[in-house]
Amino acid sequence: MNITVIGTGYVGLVSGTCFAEMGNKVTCIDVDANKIEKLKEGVIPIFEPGLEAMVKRNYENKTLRFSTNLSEHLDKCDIAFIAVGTPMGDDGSADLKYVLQVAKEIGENMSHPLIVVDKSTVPVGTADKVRATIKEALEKRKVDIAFEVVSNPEFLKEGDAIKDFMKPDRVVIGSDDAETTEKMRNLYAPFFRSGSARLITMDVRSAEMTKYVANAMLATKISFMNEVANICELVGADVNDVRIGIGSDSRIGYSFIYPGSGYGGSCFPKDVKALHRTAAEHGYDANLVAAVEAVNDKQKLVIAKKVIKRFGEDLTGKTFAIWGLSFKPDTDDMREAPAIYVIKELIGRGAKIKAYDPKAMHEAKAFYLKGMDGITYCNSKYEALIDSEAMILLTDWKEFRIPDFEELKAQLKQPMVFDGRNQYNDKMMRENGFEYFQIGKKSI
Ligand SMILES: NC(=O)C1=CN([C@@H]2O[C@H](COP(=O)(O)OP(=O)(O)OC[C@H]3O[C@@H](n4cnc5c(N)ncnc54)[C@H](O)[C@@H]3O)[C@@H](O)[C@H]2O)C=CC1
Ligand SMILES: O=C(O)[C@H]1O[C@H](OP(=O)(O)OP(=O)(O)OC[C@H]2O[C@@H](n3ccc(=O)[nH]c3=O)[C@H](O)[C@@H]2O)[C@H](O)[C@@H](O)[C@@H]1O
Repeated sequence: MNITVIGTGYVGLVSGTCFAEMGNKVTCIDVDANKIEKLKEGVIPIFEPGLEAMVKRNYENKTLRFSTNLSEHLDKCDIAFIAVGTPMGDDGSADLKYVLQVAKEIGENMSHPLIVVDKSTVPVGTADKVRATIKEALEKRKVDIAFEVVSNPEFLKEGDAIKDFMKPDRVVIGSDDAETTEKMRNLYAPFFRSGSARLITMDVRSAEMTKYVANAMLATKISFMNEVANICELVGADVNDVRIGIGSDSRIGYSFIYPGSGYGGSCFPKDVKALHRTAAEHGYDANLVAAVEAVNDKQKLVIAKKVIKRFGEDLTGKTFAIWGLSFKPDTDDMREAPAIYVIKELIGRGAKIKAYDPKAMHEAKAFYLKGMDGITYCNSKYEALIDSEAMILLTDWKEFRIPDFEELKAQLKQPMVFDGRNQYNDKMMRENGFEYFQIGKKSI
């Protein structure tokens, strides 16, 4: 099939590349000319394991192309995917300006019948708006061209994006037209050959809702466990044992119940807010959804509070080593990363920070902690420890899992670790002579 993907970010680039990998002819479009030029030179704007090689292979095979010119490529395609951002608006709702701009451009440029697929995460009712926008543009041109609007939300995770796309747990297709559903089924059929995944079809509104509910459910599991962790600490229980104790019940399961420094990223925070906002627009106060967000906001600072409790309110003259800046491992994405909040809190109290992250330091310098005084970026995790009071772990990168404890002791002013992702355990830290603070268990 000939496919155009509009928006070449995490989702657009990964989806486009994976569709190309299955033999489709794909053009990825973006308004960011610099990004498109770099992609043509083989420079991938994001860090995503496995993506670079796949992009290169398909670009060389000419199954994958990059362009800023939508009109030129719309002419040749059967399916156009919208994969632009839907950032959080001022009132917490999803801002649809990029999606509707693309819809307008599609209406202004399409020349033959088209399936328009919304892959961006959008609130219920957006497909209707996309349909109306395309129709309006066609009417202005005084042409009548048939088109269908499909909702096909994306469930990939950053860091696992290729695996998630190539071997999905499920693909959700929301369409009100049987023939269109069939075409979408054919497009995804190669991803289902192992038989483990499911292609689920439903109406458009239910598909739009499914995406928000999936993210809100996962965020709820995390906030629930973080709340449990804070209670465990007060009552003298160990949340790590409690996690295993409840996860073994197959009705609960082990995934997404790891306590830590709260969830970040580009999606959970904005999607939880947007679901709350959608409910409010329909006169419903979604208390549980609001609580998920409130618990997460507090959780991001739990580890900073432990540092303050140990060292006092005024941290002037103290330096702390931060291991991990990205919102989770295997990505350079720092959107809503707990590290931003912890670092600002500590620096606000006079501390200095020595930070190390395997991939996200350029993001921190360029955007999220840009121009902030008091941070030194280090070339290695051990360099960050030099003259620091303690190490604070905020992202569970694999390279942090089994550190050289002798090196930690040699470089830190005292053997002390604040573990914001519960990567270590009391026994391990006691044996190595560390003062150890974690989430959801009294410190040793
Ligand atoms: N990042 C993720 O892991 C996931 C994101 N999503 C959803 O997918 C959507 C896209 O997210 P990301 O890929 O992370 O966004 P992103 O911000 O990485 O990429 C969006 C791209 O769209 C481009 N763009 C904006 N307006 C355009 C236009 N008129 N024409 C062409 N290109 C345009 C931007 O220049 C940018 O490159 C969002 O709704 C997000 O919630 C869904 C699942 C996973
Ligand atoms: O809509 C999206 O954009 C995506 O959002 C999440 O993916 P992502 O944000 O990439 O990352 P996750 O692996 O879900 O982690 C999100 C956050 O939760 C935290 N987390 C995760 C799991 C856990 O048990 N505990 C926990 O604190 C992580 O550290 C991270 O900060 C979903 O997992 C994807 O299915 C979805 O497509």
